[in-house]
Amino acid sequence: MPYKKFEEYNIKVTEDIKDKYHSIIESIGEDIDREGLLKTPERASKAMQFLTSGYGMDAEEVLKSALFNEDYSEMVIVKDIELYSLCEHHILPFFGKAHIAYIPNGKIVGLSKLPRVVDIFSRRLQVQERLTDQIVNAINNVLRPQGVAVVIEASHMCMMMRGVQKQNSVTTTSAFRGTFKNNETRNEFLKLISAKLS
Ligand SMILES: Nc1nc2c(ncn2[C@@H]2O[C@H](COP(=O)(O)OP(=O)(O)OP(=O)(O)O)[C@@H](O)[C@H]2O)c(=O)[nH]1
Ligand SMILES: [Zn+2]
Repeated sequence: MPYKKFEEYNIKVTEDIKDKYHSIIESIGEDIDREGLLKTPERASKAMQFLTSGYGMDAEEVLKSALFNEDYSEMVIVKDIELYSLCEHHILPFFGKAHIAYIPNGKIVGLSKLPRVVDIFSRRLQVQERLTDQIVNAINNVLRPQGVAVVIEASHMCMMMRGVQKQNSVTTTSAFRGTFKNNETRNEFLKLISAKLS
């Protein structure tokens, strides 16, 4: 999803968020008329709309737009998909990697659509657990594969910059459907995502 130009944002929403950032900047004791801050409410409004642009998008429609009939029935893995989301408790970023695998059942999906699904659900106010489930469910609903798995590893700014201030903790969440509930398949997936190609 490319960046929108300012004119492409809904004018009323942009103005509304801009006014609120204006108030926030004043409330923290900054000088809103200082040169460096003059356009900040507008920039922040656009940034916030981009970071939450997933609400306006339908992940299942995106997956349906690139489905192909194919007999391949081995594991397909797209790993190390970078991910940036906002925690719904503090509206601070959490970021990391998503790893997705599925075993087709007559249909494969265009590979780029998997990272697109990650973006659609990431660009919302989220918790990592729900994000993981939403990705796995969308793929499961549309592809009806033999199995699908999603693992997300992420660092949460709300635990790094504030709060407990732990810089190195990584949260891992996972969701498995179908044949990935079987130990052997799940272990193969986990082994492949942790393997380094050299
Ligand atoms: N389960 C889950 N918790 C999250 C996620 N992102 C942030 N949190 C947590 O949400 C919790 C909110 O707890 P509160 O006690 O209401 O908030 P707080 O007082 O700011 O808590 P501290 O961060 O401990 O200072 C915190 O423990 C955060 O670490 C997430 O994706 N999943
Ligand atoms: Zn948080």
